[in-house]
Amino acid sequence: MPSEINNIAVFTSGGDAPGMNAAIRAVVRASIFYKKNIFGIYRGYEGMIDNDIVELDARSVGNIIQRGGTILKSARSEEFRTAEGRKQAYENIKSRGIDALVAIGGDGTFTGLHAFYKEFGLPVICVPGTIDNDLPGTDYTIGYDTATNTVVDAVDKIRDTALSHNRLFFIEVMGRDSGAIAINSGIAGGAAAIIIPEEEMTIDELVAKLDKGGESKKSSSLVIVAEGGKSGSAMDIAAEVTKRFPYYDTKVTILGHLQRGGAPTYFDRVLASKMGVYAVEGLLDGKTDVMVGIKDNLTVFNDFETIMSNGHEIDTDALRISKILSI
Ligand SMILES: Nc1ncnc2c1ncn2[C@@H]1O[C@H](COP(=O)(O)OP(=O)(O)OP(=O)(O)O)[C@@H](O)[C@H]1O
Ligand SMILES: O=P(O)(O)OC[C@H]1O[C@](O)(CO)[C@@H](O)[C@@H]1O
Ligand SMILES: [Mg+2]
Repeated sequence: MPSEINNIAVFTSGGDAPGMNAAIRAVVRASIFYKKNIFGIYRGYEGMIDNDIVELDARSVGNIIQRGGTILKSARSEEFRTAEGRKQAYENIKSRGIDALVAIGGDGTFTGLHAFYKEFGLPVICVPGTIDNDLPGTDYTIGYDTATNTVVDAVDKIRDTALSHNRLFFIEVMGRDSGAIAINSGIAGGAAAIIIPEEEMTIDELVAKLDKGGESKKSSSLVIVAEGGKSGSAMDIAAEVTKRFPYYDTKVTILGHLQRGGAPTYFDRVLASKMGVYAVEGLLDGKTDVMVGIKDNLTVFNDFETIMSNGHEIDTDALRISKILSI
């Protein structure tokens, strides 16, 4: 029988994602609903190591459900990767009487929390908050829907100018190791080709595809390139295409961090609200070292080892559809 949990702490870590605030709100309010004390740790593992921790109440999270970013701030912490850093973090957590942690972040955050759990045995639970949608065990991660909608909006605008000038645009989107944003914004934005980290496309293959479009009177084309692809960045690919196929008038747009900002969509707000409540309920139900997920509309708790050993999957059917439709 796990010992009773009375003091829960929540933090956000890794790249911020729209909807993290809605998740914080849900964790805080669910904790209070179940009559637990709730703390916020600032700047993820950095704040855990620096003892940057405050007690929260229901009003601390008022008026944030609609806001992008994270009120708790986020960080990537090199120190937490070391055993000494994690020990310091544990000392601070213990001195505050905190007896359970809710992490909102991505795969790296969960890897760190798993190490922390194995070392100190404190109950921990993970809420998937990352625009990358690269976590098995859930159909969607918090922030992915908003980020993809932001990309589609940008792609639509670029299409207007591409069409006016008969140009070939390379649009680079985020997703260090994940093609999820690229694939679905590519379908929604009507891209001529999509280049993702998980599948190689040579310059020759790309140009053969674009030439085919040209033969059938396509006057402009948009290519979505996920950062971290095997053929290089959008800049590298555009430079290579221009060098070898000068008849293309190429331009590059790197969407960058604008994809991480902005108000979360209704979808991300609801997803975050559900996951935040499920995380607290899971903890109070004795679950630990697991990630909450929603798969086929069902709440699931997957243990961390299973999540990480599966690696992330790409939506091969979406990729197939994009190829059929981009002729
Ligand atoms: N192997 C590890 N051991 C200990 N801590 C880790 C480990 N991997 C990651 N972390 C911690 O988790 C933090 C966040 O990880 P990372 O930067 O990979 O982002 P993430 O959680 O995957 O989110 P996103 O991919 O959306 O940016 C790291 O800065 C580090 O402090
Ligand atoms: O904001 P940073 O630290 O440069 O990280 C950028 C990375 O974070 C993410 O936005 C989320 O993991 C990736 O898609 C991107 O590669
Ligand atoms: Mg990650």
